[in-house]
Amino acid sequence: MLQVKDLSAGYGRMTVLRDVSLHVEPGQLSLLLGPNGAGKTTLLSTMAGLIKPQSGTVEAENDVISGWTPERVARHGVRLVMQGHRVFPETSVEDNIRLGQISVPRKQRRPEREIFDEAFGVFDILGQKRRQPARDLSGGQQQMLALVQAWVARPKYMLCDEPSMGLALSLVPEILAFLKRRTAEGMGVLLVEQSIDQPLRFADRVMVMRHGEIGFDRDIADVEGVEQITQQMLGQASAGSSTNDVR
Ligand SMILES: Nc1ncnc2c1ncn2[C@@H]1O[C@H](COP(=O)(O)OP(=O)(O)OP(=O)(O)O)[C@@H](O)[C@H]1O
Repeated sequence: MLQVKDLSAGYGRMTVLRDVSLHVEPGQLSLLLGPNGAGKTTLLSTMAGLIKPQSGTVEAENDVISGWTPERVARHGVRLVMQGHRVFPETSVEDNIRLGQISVPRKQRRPEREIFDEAFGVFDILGQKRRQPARDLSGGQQQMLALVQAWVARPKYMLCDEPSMGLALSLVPEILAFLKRRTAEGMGVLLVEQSIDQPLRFADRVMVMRHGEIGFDRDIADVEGVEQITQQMLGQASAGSSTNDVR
């Protein structure tokens, strides 16, 4: 299990996250929602080792990983997919996928053919453009590439920061379904999103962050509906607010 315990973190003297605790279970898609500036990206960055916590810990499979370098965190099986599909634009699609295994010790790397077959089997369009530089891909295709790049390293956990941002609405289910399939294989996914409707359909657990704090954390079975989450996002929470069916 990936666990965040009483985590406070920020930038310099500024504290953004205040005593955040949450967990991500293997085989589950945990959805973290929250308005702009709530601290979602700061949380993922801290979990991935890019920001040192002011206090509290992040643990993966009972190892305290907070304080580790981002490379060590990645080697330990926790991979961050940053906002804005951060692929290498001048590098070919194939080479971007190859680079996904860079954090994997040489002896444990899988054959290239296997990772290409896997990647192109999932996102056919990447196979069609395998020799083109990543900058030639559309935003949605670059997002697919960024996800595949992280996935080929076979992480235990993926932290995904708004993968649907800026994508055509029609592409969003494809991206979400990709993540959901990974959870069926046993991976734990922490998915940050700002929109509610589509991601909620894929979630096993839902958390809402506001002002650096998690104010709502429930199993999907205990979520009443979109309206309830919307109110949490807006800070207008009241018990028993909606009967919308999520599924
Ligand atoms: N590099 C930085 N230096 C200083 N302050 C920052 C930095 N990055 C973010 N912040 C501040 O930290 C707070 C939380 O930002 P963060 O990006 O974590 O929120 P978010 O929930 O991910 O929002 P968004 O969805 O807009 O990315 C905001 O007040 C933001 O201005």
